[in-house]
Amino acid sequence: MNPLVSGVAPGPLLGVNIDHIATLRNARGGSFPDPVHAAQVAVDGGADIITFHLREDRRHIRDADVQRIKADIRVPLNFESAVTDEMLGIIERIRPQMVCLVPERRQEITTEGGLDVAGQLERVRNACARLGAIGCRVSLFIEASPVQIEASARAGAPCVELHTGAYANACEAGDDALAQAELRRLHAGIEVARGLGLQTNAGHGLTLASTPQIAAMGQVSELHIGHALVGHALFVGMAQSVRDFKAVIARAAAPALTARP
Ligand SMILES: CC(=O)[C@@H](O)[C@H](O)COP(=O)(O)O
Ligand SMILES: NCC(=O)COP(=O)(O)O
Repeated sequence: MNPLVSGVAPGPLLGVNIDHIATLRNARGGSFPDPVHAAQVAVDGGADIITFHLREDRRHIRDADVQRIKADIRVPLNFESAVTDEMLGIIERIRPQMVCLVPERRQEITTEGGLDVAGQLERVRNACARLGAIGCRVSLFIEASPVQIEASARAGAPCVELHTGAYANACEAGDDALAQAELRRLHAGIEVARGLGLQTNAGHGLTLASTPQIAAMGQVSELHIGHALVGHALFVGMAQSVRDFKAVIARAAAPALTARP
């Protein structure tokens, strides 16, 4: 049974981001591979949540995908979007269980930094109120910065998703010292969030190799992983890729779980 239903999770839940199935589908302008079918296979493989980022430029996930995901997928949906009236209007029509508000810049290759909540507090607060009013659990995709975490609490968000991109990139580059420094920064952010009563999730750039140290932190509730999981799926299949990520998460989280009072 899905731990979101049973309430019993062996460590962080896994949100599978299906954006890059749509990247491959859009490469030829056709309908294959179908991101919604991939989402179902991911759920069959054990995905706890399906995450997708409807970008303003629709470079991967498209509006029709969102409609079909909502109709066909039976696990909680985590709708990632920019803080714009267009996107909030779409979310109000789709009514996903979860929304993650992220920064967007057309020129970016991928999400670069975290959302600047402190610099636009009223705008984010209004978005949180609008989404909370329709029952969405709102998370804010931010850097592990005390200023941004405290602003997220002031904005009324119950949850933050800490951007793990700098840590993941350091792992990719084999820079252990930087990776450890980023882990310390993330851990400090988790402590600040916990002190403010915020749920902490994490994501961006995580791979099979870099996921364990995030999963082992003990206070991370959800990991949202896409690019590397989809890449791994090209070689082992989507269901097995999900099982592989779930296995490394459970293995890494076990000591923290047994250490809990
Ligand atoms: C917010 C986040 O980290 C993911 O949604 C990431 O943006 C994946 O999508 P892109 O590869 O389009 O950035
Ligand atoms: N919010 C992170 C996410 O959804 C997946 O990011 P990535 O693993 O595709 O970099």
